[in-house]
Amino acid sequence: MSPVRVRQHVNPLAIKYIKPIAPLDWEKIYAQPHQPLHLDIGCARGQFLMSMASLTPEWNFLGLEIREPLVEEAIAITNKLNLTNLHFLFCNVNNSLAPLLKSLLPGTLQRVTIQFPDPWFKNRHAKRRLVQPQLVAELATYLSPGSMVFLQSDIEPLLVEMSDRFVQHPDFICQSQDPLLTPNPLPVQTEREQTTLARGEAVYRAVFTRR
Ligand SMILES: C[S@@+](CC[C@H](N)C(=O)[O-])C[C@H]1O[C@@H](n2cnc3c(N)ncnc32)[C@H](O)[C@@H]1O
Repeated sequence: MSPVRVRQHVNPLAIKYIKPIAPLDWEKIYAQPHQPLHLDIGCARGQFLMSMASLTPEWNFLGLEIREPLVEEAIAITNKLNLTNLHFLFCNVNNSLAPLLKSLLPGTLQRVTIQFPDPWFKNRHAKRRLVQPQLVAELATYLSPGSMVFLQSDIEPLLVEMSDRFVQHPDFICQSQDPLLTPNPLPVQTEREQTTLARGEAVYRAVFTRR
């Protein structure tokens, strides 16, 4: 199957992305719905999650992505691979996260990754960025105590901005110091991480835990 071609970026503030997703029945989606859940926000083609789901069948994985053709493609591949601990949803995280998290089985959300999320590095596009204070507050409400949040970016000011929003929330403890020296705690690299590192460029990271 050749990869589906999609627009490079979409504007999350556009009217067509305003409608939040409807709640889902997790018992129908995952073979073991009570397993811990890892949420990957802005998952693109989902290859990171496909590898994670194969490596750790004792976790469930959910990828959220605003470019619908990528989600359709990722679901088709997941079905072919027979991965019953992995699912993808087309949504705009900035208006769908709260209803989605509310619908989860209580206590299951135990890890969140937000990796290279933003093409919006100009200041006039700051409102389009994914990690807004409201998103951090929604994650704080539904993450189980001790859960990990892992952030990565190839643009240092964007990593610092995302990280500061978690630092400013009283429910999160920062577990990392220098963004340039923080290793990736996970066993799989994302596509963007691989291409950035292959070009010899820096990756900036931060790790948080939920109190
Ligand atoms: C640069 S890609 C990185 C993909 C992947 N995480 C990686 O590291 O290879 C960022 C992804 O986040 C998605 N994204 C950006 N804003 C979003 C939003 N508000 N809701 C859902 N997905 C979003 C984009 O469509 C894009 O696929």
